[in-house]
Amino acid sequence: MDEYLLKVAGVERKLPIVRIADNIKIASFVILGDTELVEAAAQELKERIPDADYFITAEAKGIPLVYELSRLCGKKRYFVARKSIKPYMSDPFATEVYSITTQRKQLLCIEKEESDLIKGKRILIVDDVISTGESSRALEALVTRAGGTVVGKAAILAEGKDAVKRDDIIYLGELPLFPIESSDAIQ
Ligand SMILES: O=P(O)(O)OC[C@H]1O[C@H](OP(=O)(O)OP(=O)(O)O)[C@H](O)[C@@H]1O
Ligand SMILES: Nc1ncnc2[nH]cnc12
Repeated sequence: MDEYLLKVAGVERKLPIVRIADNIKIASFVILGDTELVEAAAQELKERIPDADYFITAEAKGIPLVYELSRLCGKKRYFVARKSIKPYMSDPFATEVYSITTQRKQLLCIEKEESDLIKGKRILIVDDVISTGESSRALEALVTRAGGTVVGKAAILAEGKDAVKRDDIIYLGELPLFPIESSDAIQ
C-alpha cells in the first residue's frame, strides 16, 4: 500500500493512501488511539489559538484533540457534536454536515442544555483535519444558531489546495489530496 510520510508537531507518521471515491485518494489520518500525536499537536495549537470560552468539535476523530486542548487550557467543559440523535438525548439541537470522507448528508447535534451554555459565548471550532471545510462550516452554523460567536477554527492539518490557502483557519501542517490516476499529489 502507498504511504505518505507526515511530519507534524515534531512527530512523524506513515499514513496509508486510501481510495475514498472514484476520483480521489487521501492519506488516511486517524488520531484515535495516538496519544503522542494528540498531545504534541494540542501543545502546539494551544500557542496559536485565540481566547475562547469553550471549544467544540464533531465526533469522532476530533474528540481526543478537543479533550487534550481543553485540558491544557484549563477548561472544565467542551462540546462534541454528535452525528446522530441518540435515544438518551432529551432535547437535541441539530444541523446538517457532508464531509469529504462521509460523502452523504449527516446530522450534527448537541443537547439543548449545551446550546444554552454556548449562547453568548466565544467558541473555538477544533478538528483533526479540515478538508472541504464542510464539517467546520456545519459546526459554525450550529454554534451561530445556538447564539454563540465563533472566534476561530483550528485543526492539526489542512487537506488539499483549497484548505491550505485559507487564511481563516489555524493549522499545523498540510496534507495533499491524491488523484486516482496516479499517486502524485494534486496540489
Ligand atoms: O473538511 P471536511 O471535508 O468536512 O473533512 C473533515 C472532517 O472529516 C473527518 O471526519 P469524518 O467525516 O471522517 O468522520 P469521523 O471523524 O466520525 O470518522 C474529520 O475528522 C473532519 O471532521
Ligand atoms: N485525510 C483524512 N483522513 C481521515 N479523515 C479525513 N477527513 C478528511 N480528510 C481526512
